[in-house]
Amino acid sequence: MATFSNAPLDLRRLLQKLVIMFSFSIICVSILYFLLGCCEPDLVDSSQNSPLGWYNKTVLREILTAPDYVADDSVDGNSSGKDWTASRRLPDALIIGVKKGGTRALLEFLRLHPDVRALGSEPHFFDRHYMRGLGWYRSMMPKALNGQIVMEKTPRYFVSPETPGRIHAMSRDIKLIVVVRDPITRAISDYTQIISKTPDIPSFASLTFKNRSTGQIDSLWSPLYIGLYARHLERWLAYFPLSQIHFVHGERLISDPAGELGRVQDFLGLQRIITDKHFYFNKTKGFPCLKKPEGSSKPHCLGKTKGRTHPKIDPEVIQKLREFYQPHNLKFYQMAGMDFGWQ
Ligand SMILES: Nc1ncnc2c1ncn2[C@@H]1O[C@H](COP(=O)(O)OS(=O)(=O)O)[C@@H](OP(=O)(O)O)[C@H]1O
Repeated sequence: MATFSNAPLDLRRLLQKLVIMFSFSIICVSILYFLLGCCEPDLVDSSQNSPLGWYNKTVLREILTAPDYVADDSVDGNSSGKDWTASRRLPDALIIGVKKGGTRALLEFLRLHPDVRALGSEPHFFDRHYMRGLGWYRSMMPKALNGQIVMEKTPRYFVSPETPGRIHAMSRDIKLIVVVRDPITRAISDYTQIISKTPDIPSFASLTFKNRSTGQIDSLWSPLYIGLYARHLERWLAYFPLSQIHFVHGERLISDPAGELGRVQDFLGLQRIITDKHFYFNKTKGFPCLKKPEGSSKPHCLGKTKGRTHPKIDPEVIQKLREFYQPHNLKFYQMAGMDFGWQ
């Protein structure tokens, strides 16, 4: 009968149609997926809607999932419920130094402010990873709403010669913050960190002098070189007016954190929200701590690597360093327009 003899032919046609429809729908879905830019709207900014957009996303995804470069989303909590309008932007302000000045404390305190969005880790973009490009740098930033200030801190920027020009090329209006501390205690703090990692290095005294008997200081030894603030500041003033640089008094950040934070908030154009009521002095640690850090209801002090006990340094060495730093400090006070009172 005709019906039976045509059956395999009908089945084949039906199968062919199904295969064509299935292939067509796969192609349509792929085109849609490609055109809509996949599913990661916050990984790449809208300026990358180019044919290279997908490639950039793929490369970025690889970078972002590399263990040491995961974007810090831990701070997204303080804008919860609003994140759908937030985006990753280049920073409006930077804490550029100095190493061991109290930069972590400042950043953690500033994060209490609802209008501050700060990256928790140090991206080292302008000194180490500049070749990765601004797209990479932006992707590191926490998401922020319009009106919020995006920040990061990398203390090495202050002493890295190529950094001021590179930052200026990104933004000539950026606000720069430097936490400065007596260069001698800063150097001892730096040395304390070095011996915690490499306990076998020579003593502070022997590294301080090129020649102990003549008393000649080795100003190129990194812990001492970083403290030549005037020399470093000169490079920044070649690109930025002094009004764009705010100096935080490192010693006062410990004795009066609310006072220093008040001035930083003014400088950033923020409402003074971080006040005395956010801090308490922890006697055991010997430093101010937060009553309620961001995203937590428990009091919190900085970790063990902040506020270490320093080794005892021979007073004679300290005296030599005082004499060495004095002219540099005076020059720095003049340039900064502020006397920091280091003797
Ligand atoms: N509230 C609070 N708690 C703990 N520590 C505080 C605080 N405020 C300032 N400091 C001082 O910060 C010093 C470390 O500076 P940085 O955070 O800039 O160090 S780093 O460059 O990021 O390694 C650190 O240096 P050391 O005392 O030598 O450890 C502290 O003196």
